[in-house]
Amino acid sequence: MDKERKLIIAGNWKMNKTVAEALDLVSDLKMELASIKEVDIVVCPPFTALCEVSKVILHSNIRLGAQNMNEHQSGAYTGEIAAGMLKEFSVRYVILGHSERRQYQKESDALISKKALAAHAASIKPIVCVGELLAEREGGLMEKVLDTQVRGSLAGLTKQQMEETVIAYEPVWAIGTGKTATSAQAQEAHAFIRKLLVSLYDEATARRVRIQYGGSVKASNARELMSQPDVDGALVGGASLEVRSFGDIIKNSI
Ligand SMILES: O=C(CO)COP(=O)(O)O
Repeated sequence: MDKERKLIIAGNWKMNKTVAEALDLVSDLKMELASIKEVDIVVCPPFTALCEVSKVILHSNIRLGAQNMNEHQSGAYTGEIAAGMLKEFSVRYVILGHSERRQYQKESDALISKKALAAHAASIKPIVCVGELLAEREGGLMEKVLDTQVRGSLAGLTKQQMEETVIAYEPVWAIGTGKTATSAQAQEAHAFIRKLLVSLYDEATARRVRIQYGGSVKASNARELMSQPDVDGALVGGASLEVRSFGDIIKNSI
């Protein structure tokens, strides 16, 4: 598929996989996907598996991502993990502001932007998640919600930092529900986000930012979603937990 931006497909393993299970999966993925050059492939295991997974994917085409980090560099923040600690395992990406964290940990746009700035300061690329609830979509508020989340979560990023940030559009009603957004719905939301980036930055910057779609992405719908001009990859939950389904999503996207 001829795309303006290089596709980035990331697996968000969420709170799944012991270290042993993570090693099995990533070893299989490494073999299965060894020849893929057209897509940036990222796996985001839980913190506990980062160290071991990082050893297996060293010198491979798979990059490592974390699922969250704290906005501070160090200190009295019990239970938290700082960017510098992620760097020890060659973590290149970090998912920030996932809707599950917005919902259960009450993460705000202001907090997410602090985390994004801290990630960039450590040369880790943030994958910043945005997306509307079903009630918001049905109430005609999708654009308003995306506008607020994009402005708030990305506040303070320089142009260069913005270009190295990935945005994941994940409509909350499509996460883990089996209800994927249609490719037209995804394209509409992605185009809206890109237009907003033009107004916040400029045309050239907006054209360089990769916007992933997330929410029930499967091997069977990946190709159609990725064929949309403003869909530059996927953030995959459930289907990233097995080598066959994640591998097929990547292969079907090329
Ligand atoms: O939340 C998601 C990825 O971050 C999407 O999860 P599912 O692919 O399981 O719907």
